[in-house]
Amino acid sequence: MEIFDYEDVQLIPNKCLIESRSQADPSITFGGHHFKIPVVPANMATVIDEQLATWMAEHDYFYIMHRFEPETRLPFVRKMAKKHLISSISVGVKPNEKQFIDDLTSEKLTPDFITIDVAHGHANSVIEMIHYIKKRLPKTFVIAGNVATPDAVRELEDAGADATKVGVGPGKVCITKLKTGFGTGGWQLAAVRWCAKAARKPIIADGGIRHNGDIAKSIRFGASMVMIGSLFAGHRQSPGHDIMINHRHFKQYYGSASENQKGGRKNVEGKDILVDYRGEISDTLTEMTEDLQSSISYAGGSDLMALKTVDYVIVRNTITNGD
Ligand SMILES: NC(=O)C1=CN([C@@H]2O[C@H](COP(=O)(O)OP(=O)(O)OC[C@H]3O[C@@H](n4cnc5c(N)ncnc54)[C@H](OP(=O)(O)O)[C@@H]3O)[C@@H](O)[C@H]2O)C=CC1
Ligand SMILES: Nc1nc2c(ncn2[C@@H]2O[C@H](COP(=O)(O)O)[C@@H](O)[C@H]2O)c(=O)[nH]1
Repeated sequence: MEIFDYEDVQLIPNKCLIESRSQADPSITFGGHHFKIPVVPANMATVIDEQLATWMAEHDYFYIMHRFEPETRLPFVRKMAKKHLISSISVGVKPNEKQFIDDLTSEKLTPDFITIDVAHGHANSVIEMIHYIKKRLPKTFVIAGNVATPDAVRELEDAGADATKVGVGPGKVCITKLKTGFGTGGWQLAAVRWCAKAARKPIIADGGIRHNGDIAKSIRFGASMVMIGSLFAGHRQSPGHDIMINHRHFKQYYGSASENQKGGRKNVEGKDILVDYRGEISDTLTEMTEDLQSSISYAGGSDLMALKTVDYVIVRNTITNGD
């Protein structure tokens, strides 16, 4: 297998077929729903909250709510159903999560998307959870992760997952590689390609995106959707604390397995950082849309499909986490 990461790859332009970048269509159908771009903010407490999730649903962007305020999930799904907005939530694999699925079922609430969100997704606990959800909520689109190998993708797909999420350790606030020696940190894009070749259902590339162009690269190497944390954590709407240092504005961004999120030091695999304040999230989403339209034009097409077959070169750079 060839090993490379986002910073090692450049896509090669084809002749342009459109007259303006505005003619390029970066939208995607995922899980039976249509979204403006193939991008989803990470389901982390400093990246998404209910207010932002609602805004994203209202504006046809995909979102996944995090699972770290478990008691708010049922009322959230209820509220979104009442507003006829897409509901997309996360669960873990501990026993109380099965009770939560039962609570949804007994209220006849069917979330559009449920993401099983654990660090090591290639596990029987995840397979059991997929079975549990699919039996009770067969219409819900189930995303399972996170994984790093084709074997894991196939096993979760066989268990009934509708999509799998690829990326163990490439994240900006991730210390899994340092603490355990494992993961896809430094070769995340190659891992996406490796997994996508084996996949029969959509793949979400998760972690390691540092520039908007990395979204196009993810699509080129087989992702249908791209999950991003650090590039979304710095907005006015981001739930992390605002912090001023020497008149410079930052937002707090911490890992879901950080001491801060866990409230303790057991099995910590994430850290707490500050990211630059970036203003309105709508401006960033617009910029991502325009950059993707430009990528499509360089690919010589008019929609995301054009990106999937473009040629590329590998320009060897250092193996880091994309930093
Ligand atoms: N994408 C990534 O690279 C990573 C993401 N994370 C994020 O951090 C959050 C917390 O994750 P996680 O710790 O899984 O969640 P939980 O603490 O909810 O753990 C889920 C369950 O899986 C078990 N578990 C977790 N890791 C392992 C492992 N390596 N081997 C065996 N069992 C395991 C836990 O038991 P026990 O705790 O007793 O082991 C627990 O029962 C999630 O949001 C996850 O996405 C964390 C690390 C890496
Ligand atoms: N190893 C860890 N990975 C984590 C943790 N919290 C979140 N994550 C993963 O990172 C991505 C976001 O990556 P980014 O490069 O875009 O910032 C997120 O979706 C998770 O998969 C953690 O504590 N440890």
